[in-house]
Amino acid sequence: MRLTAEGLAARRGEDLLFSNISFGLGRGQGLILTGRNGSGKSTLLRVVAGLLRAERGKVTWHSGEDAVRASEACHYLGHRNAMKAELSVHENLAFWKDFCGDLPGGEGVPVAQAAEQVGLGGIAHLPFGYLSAGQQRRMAFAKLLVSYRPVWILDEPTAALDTRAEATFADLIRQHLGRGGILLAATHQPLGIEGMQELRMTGFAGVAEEFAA
Ligand SMILES: Nc1ncnc2c1ncn2[C@@H]1O[C@H](COP(=O)(O)OP(=O)(O)OP(=O)(O)O)[C@@H](O)[C@H]1O
Repeated sequence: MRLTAEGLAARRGEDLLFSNISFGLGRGQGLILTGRNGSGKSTLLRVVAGLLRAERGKVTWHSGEDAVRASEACHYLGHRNAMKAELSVHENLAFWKDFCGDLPGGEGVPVAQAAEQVGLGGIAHLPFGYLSAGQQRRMAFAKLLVSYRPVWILDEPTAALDTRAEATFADLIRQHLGRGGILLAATHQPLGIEGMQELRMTGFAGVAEEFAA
């Protein structure tokens, strides 16, 4: 899998948040977005994931010579966990496993195993809404494990986590990269993963477009 971003620019409201952002990521590579609140990290992740339209530039995904759609190539974990509060953890993960399926080249793990891997195997029968904020984040991470996608796009993945869970996430990300996966993540806290590239977002928020261009 190869992810390429060329000359990306994005606008929120009247403001051009960033322009001319280009990068390429191949097997086993990761890029960490850093920068102050409002600098455009989440916006860039959403543009790359195909959830927001770019003002300029393009994102392409290739598996070998074949072009692949973003929805087939990546998992996107945003600030929200994308789980139904009234369904059990197991039901939520089973839904995502069924809905996403696997992209050729890999296979998701069974739901029970994913719950174990994020350290919460014993409570998968509980409604998701009963879990603490950190437990909910762990379970949202398990969604990445139940279906295979070569690219993980993660927005503040370790928010609300204790240090043990941070270490668990770092291990799972390392395993993903070790299997040839790709990581694009925004974070304020270091993820503790070696060898990542960093893109520091400066952001033009609040500056009129003519000044930003
Ligand atoms: N729908 C919208 N309309 C107008 N402005 C928006 C909209 N959504 C976000 N913004 C603005 O875009 C800017 C960038 O937001 P974004 O969420 O990308 O920043 P961020 O770097 O991820 O911030 P944080 O570190 O706080 O998560 C902010 O100034 C925000 O107020």
